[in-house]
Amino acid sequence: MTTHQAWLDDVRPNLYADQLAIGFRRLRFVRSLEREYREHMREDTFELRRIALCAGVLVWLAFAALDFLLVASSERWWMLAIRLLVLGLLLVCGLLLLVRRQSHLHLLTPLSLTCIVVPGLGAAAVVAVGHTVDPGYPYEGLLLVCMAAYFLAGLRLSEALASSLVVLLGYVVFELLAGLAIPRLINNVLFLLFGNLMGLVGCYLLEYKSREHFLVSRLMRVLADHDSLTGLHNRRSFDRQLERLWRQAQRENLPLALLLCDIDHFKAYNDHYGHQAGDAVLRRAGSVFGDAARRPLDMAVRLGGEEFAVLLYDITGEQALQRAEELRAALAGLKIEHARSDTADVVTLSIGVACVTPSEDGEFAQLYAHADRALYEAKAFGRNQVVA
Ligand SMILES: Nc1nc2c(ncn2[C@@H]2O[C@H](COP(=O)(O)OP(=O)(O)OP(=O)(O)O)[C@@H](O)[C@H]2O)c(=O)[nH]1
Repeated sequence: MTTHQAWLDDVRPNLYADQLAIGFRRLRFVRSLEREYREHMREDTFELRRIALCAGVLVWLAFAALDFLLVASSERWWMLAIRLLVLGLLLVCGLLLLVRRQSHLHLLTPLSLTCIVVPGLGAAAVVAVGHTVDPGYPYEGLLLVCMAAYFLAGLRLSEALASSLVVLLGYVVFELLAGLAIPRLINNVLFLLFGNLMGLVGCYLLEYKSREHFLVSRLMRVLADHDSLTGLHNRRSFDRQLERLWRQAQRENLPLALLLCDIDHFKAYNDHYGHQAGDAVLRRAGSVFGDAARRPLDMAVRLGGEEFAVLLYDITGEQALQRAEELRAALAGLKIEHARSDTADVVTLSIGVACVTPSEDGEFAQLYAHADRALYEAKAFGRNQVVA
């Protein structure tokens, strides 16, 4: 880790920060992150691939027209036939790409590879046929295909390299079959190899930066949405999730529960044991809350200070009360001594519970207000209890 990355220690352990710290020179992340990155890139490069394909078809047509100017003999009909075959395949791939469907997303990489390899081999065959008539027929168009593989097709470096090598190999085979003079073939292959080398370096740097950007932006999102002391979601993240879940509950006609929790006599705890000991209590409480929100749509939040919340989706009022009671018992069960509490000799929790199935015209603020009133009552009735 370089010195300018030392800040990463402050946010570890974290999947993104860990990967940034250990590096990714071979352009590969740990398995779960790698999957996430590839999914992200599929989405991110979708538009680029479509535009590149349209541009590629136009360039292909332009070169087909050029063949008629460059080659006067009957071989040009062979060249046209190859170009039409490739064009047909490109159009089929284009149709699949233009109709953007979720089901097509997994086809994106195979389609992109096809859109490189097929025109690449097609161009190699056209060039070889052209060389049977005129050894000076331009072969540099093959380089364009390889550049498209490195920079336009949304491929990763390994995929771009593999497809370019297939094209290069196909070119050598076609030229040998067509009988191009060996010194000329060596010259052409060397030119294409050096061109590929440049593409390789550029593509490596691009993918490296893209991966770095992915990790940093995901890390920033995690930091912006989480509380640094407990690792739980923060209020901003909670507000967003509450609104989203409220709408989902409205659509699906399912109940949503909010448990508003407040540690009792926390000021007295801080005053007696010190702020750092208070922080340690908040961290331990945080892991208890985290354990209470295990299902994908549930969420545990530190709202601020010693206030926490647990949002539970698709749960009955009775179940929500039971979960709140378990939560209260779990915190008390930590048996954190609290000599200055008027309620118990350990740190305790008051919880206000609200559970509603949102009506069509209901507002999510109702859920919060209800839970807040219940929490107020839990405090007023003597703390260390659950009120619904
Ligand atoms: N250690 C620590 N204390 C914090 C943090 N954030 C807020 N606090 C303290 O939490 C205390 C909250 O005090 P109050 O709002 O009076 O609540 P309380 O003492 O728990 O009283 P009740 O809620 O009525 O039982 C304050 O002393 C804050 O300074 C934090 O991040 N770390």
